[in-house]
Amino acid sequence: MWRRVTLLSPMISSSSRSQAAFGLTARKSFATEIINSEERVSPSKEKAPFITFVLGGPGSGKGTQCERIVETFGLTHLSAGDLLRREIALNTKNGATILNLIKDGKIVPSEVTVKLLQKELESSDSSKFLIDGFPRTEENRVAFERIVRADPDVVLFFDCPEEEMVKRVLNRNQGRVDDNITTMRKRLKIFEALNRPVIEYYKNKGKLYTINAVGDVDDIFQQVLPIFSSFEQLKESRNVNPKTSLVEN
Ligand SMILES: Nc1ncnc2c1ncn2[C@@H]1O[C@H](COP(=O)(O)OP(=O)(O)OP(=O)(O)O)[C@@H](O)[C@H]1O
Ligand SMILES: Nc1ccn([C@@H]2O[C@H](COP(=O)(O)O)[C@@H](O)[C@H]2O)c(=O)n1
Repeated sequence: MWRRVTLLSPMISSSSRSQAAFGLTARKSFATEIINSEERVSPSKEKAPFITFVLGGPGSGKGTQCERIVETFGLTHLSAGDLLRREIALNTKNGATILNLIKDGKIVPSEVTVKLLQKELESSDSSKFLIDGFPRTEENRVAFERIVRADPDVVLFFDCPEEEMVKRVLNRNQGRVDDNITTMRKRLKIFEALNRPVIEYYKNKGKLYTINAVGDVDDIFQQVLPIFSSFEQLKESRNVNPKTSLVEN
């Protein structure tokens, strides 16, 4: 998995901040980066990872669209909610606290969620990630920047009216402890109060892509397709039918 590589360039790359977070040697200054010095670098982590954050209210269809994005562009899907539910299922030391917070529609302390994401990012061979349901708050966002030391390339926001989100969540039928009207109302309030500022932050950074999340799943995905198609890093893994030149799925 790991191999030794020779660094040929003395330049500090723009991706060095992210690389440091991904287990690579931190580069302290220009002077310390010497031509022909050797570092341990994972072949899949020579470049900064391509990161997409997927935002939207509860039931807006984030997970559903993430499945389509994964099928088409081969990104690795990390759902913050799923990672937290896995802690509950595994009965880890944080499991009981996480369960109580999720039942109440509250946000789990950022340090816990970010560390779970960091573990997945570091142990993955992938260099392209879809981080679903994160960051939920400004505190989440800042903690990710501090701990993982990476920024998203793309932020998707699935924009859906509340009544549609309520209808979808109440029909979801997956046995989730938070898919009930009482918790749903709390989740919607928290979304408006805490997630909106994050959406606004990425809008101001020019990274936000807002998707109208009402309608047919396929039609919604048609809005997503051109966003990812424009990124060079994703082109080689795109599932394109060679006969028709159309994206499959
Ligand atoms: N465009 C759509 N039209 C109707 N139903 C949809 C649509 N997209 C997803 N759904 C359904 O709505 C429910 C919620 O979708 P999904 O789980 O993808 O949302 P989510 O944003 O990931 O939710 P959460 O944040 O609560 O995990 C699911 O039952 C899903 O099948
Ligand atoms: N960044 C996050 C993400 C989720 N949570 C908690 O999990 C619940 C379910 O999340 P989904 O993304 O699967 O809807 C959510 O309501 C929060 O309680 C979190 O704390 N932080």
